[in-house]
Amino acid sequence: MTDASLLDLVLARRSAPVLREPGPSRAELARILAAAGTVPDHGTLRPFRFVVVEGEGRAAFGEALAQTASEHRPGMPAAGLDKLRAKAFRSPTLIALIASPRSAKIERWEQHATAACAGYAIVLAAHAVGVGANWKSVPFTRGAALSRVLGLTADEEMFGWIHLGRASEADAPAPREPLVLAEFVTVLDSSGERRTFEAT
Ligand SMILES: Cc1cc2nc3c(=O)[nH]c(=O)nc-3n(C[C@H](O)[C@H](O)[C@H](O)COP(=O)(O)O)c2cc1C
Repeated sequence: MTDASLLDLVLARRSAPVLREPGPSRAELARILAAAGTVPDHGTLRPFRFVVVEGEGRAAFGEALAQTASEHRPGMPAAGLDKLRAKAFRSPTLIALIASPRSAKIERWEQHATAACAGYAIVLAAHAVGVGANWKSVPFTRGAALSRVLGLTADEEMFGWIHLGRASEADAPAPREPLVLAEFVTVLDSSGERRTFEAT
């Protein structure tokens, strides 16, 4: 692969709003997950792990989302809980991303950043092998039921999950607006002032 085609893939990636059967094959899944092993990682701690959820496993995951939501917001209406259960069925396969800090010597935020990079690596690798992906989350990262199904330790948190499945061209969102660099990038000059970034 050339640099140009890699960058083209990165620049063209969009999340798939609709993901249908079939889910990725075992070989595709293995290739996609392997991408997580290449992310920037201070100390090479690999401070993440994944739980693949598919088939009827999705019911257990959806139920854990609903129970954990109830734990965080007691009295949540039944319709809201059903909506959470249904989230698990929005694709044939999903990968729960677990941030799993491994060392007290490396800052926790760095290990969390690596886990987040692993999520992006998975999303990007899926795109590269022609599998649609979409990273979703809930406003909590831990709880009793979630810990039970994902085996979370006291130190671990779920950083959402990545839906995987077949995306169709017809549902594809328009390309994202390119980043206006002048709005996001400045350059520190020798006098300690920050100046606008000029591309040319
Ligand atoms: C950690 C994380 C959690 C996310 N959770 C949600 C979510 O719960 N719901 C949602 O609509 N988008 C969520 N997103 C954003 C989508 O994955 C996606 O990036 C967004 O819809 C923009 O689409 P694009 O990736 O094609 O630009 C999340 C992204 C990240 C990184």
